[in-house]
Amino acid sequence: MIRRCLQAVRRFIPHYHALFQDAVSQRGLAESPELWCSAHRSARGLSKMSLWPFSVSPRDFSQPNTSWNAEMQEVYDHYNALCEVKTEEGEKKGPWRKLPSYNRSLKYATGGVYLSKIIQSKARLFTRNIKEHGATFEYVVFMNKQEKRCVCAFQAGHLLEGPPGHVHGGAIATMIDTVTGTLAGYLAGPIMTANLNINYRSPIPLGSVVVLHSALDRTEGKKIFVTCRVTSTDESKLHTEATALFISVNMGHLFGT
Ligand SMILES: CCCCCCCCCCCC(=O)SCCNC(=O)CCNC(=O)[C@H](O)C(C)(C)COP(=O)(O)OP(=O)(O)OC[C@H]1O[C@@H](n2cnc3c(N)ncnc32)[C@H](O)[C@@H]1OP(=O)(O)O
Repeated sequence: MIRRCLQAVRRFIPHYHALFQDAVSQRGLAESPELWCSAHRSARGLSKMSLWPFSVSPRDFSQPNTSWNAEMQEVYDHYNALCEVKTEEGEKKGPWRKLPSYNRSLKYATGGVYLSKIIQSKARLFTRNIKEHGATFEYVVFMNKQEKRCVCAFQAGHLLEGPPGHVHGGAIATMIDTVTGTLAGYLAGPIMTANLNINYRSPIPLGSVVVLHSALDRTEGKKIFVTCRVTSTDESKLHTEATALFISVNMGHLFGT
């Protein structure tokens, strides 16, 4: 029955696969941080989505799943509790906000004239492109806009091996770029990484949980300077330190126009 419906949809709605992806991305964008709001407005063709008859919930990759170990869950529970604060009047918003995380940022960001339609439709966010829970980057970001900082609980999966039994330096750099970039984008709108400076202090065991603490250092015109420390969950061990420079860009830069 369901298959027949899908076949009918395929027949009557051309490019249904692309539309399906659009529906997923559209919902994701609507719930994404302010970072992408201006992009949302600028993106071409989003009005097409009102034609889509079904509601589709995108997967929020930053929700707890069965691959998370107790330590990962503990950090999540700690910051999640700070998102809702209980007062005498009842519950109110706390200083922290958990950011949802989807596997596509902007459906219509073509990245220039060179990308084929196939690449555009298949493109996925690097850190969220594996369906198997726990295999690569399991992470969740909590943002504190008031204090201009965020924390990220990161559980490094078995496919991220570099030195035997430890996390690849490139995977650590990816997480640092992601977390510092998320903070810069949240505070300043569309940005691109101009410089990442990383000091690896102690290796991160594969499968372990670490916390990335990122904070705004300063802004100078369109330059946004951000710091990042990667530590054990109790902060007793320093694994990595980094500084990052982001540049505010207009949407044309991201869209390759
Ligand atoms: C929902 C899903 C969410 C998902 C959320 C996930 C978030 C992930 C975020 C990941 C972000 C990325 O990885 S982005 C991908 C990696 N990055 C890139 O590919 C960027 C490639 N580079 C560029 O496109 C460009 O060079 C830019 C945009 C960075 C800068 O170009 P521009 O805009 O023309 O800037 P420009 O005028 O040259 O310079 C402006 C000022 O910055 C300084 N400046 C520029 N570059 C540098 C530099 N490398 N190091 C030092 N300083 C620099 C200049 O000296 C100048 O200073 P002064 O004279 O004003 O003092």
